[in-house]
Amino acid sequence: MKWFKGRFKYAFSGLRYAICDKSIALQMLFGLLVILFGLLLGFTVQEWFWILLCIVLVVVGEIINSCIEQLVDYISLEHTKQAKQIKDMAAGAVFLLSLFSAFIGFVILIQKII
Ligand SMILES: Nc1ncnc2c1ncn2[C@@H]1O[C@H](COP(=O)(O)OP(=O)(O)OP(=O)(O)O)[C@@H](O)[C@H]1O
Repeated sequence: MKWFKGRFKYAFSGLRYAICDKSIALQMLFGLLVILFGLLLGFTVQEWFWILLCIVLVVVGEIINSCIEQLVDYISLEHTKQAKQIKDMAAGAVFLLSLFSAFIGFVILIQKII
């Protein structure tokens, strides 16, 4: 039980660090706005599933991206081609998740408006 509580403590501590990162906080804020929008428009269970999946994917992607950036900087602040590739690839992954989420959001919104 102590071990179990410890895991949660570290996880919440990690989420507190994440909220302090402006890119992650922005994605979380955007996710909250989408949730508010969903409450106003009255999403179906299926629509909520897709919307919440997209929000979680983008926020988790942004957290992993931030961890990779910090890890690279922790190893060395020196500007290298390798460090650039690692950071750019991580940013590319978040971009793909954001594109996917924007597409899902667009499809759901269009359905609601028409
Ligand atoms: N050590 C480095 N060597 C080479 N290029 C780097 C290095 N650090 C950053 N860059 C380049 O600058 C870009 C931005 O890196 P940075 O770490 O500032 O992330 P960021 O996108 O500004 O993140 P955030 O806004 O979340 O802090 C990287 O994608 C990369 O192209």
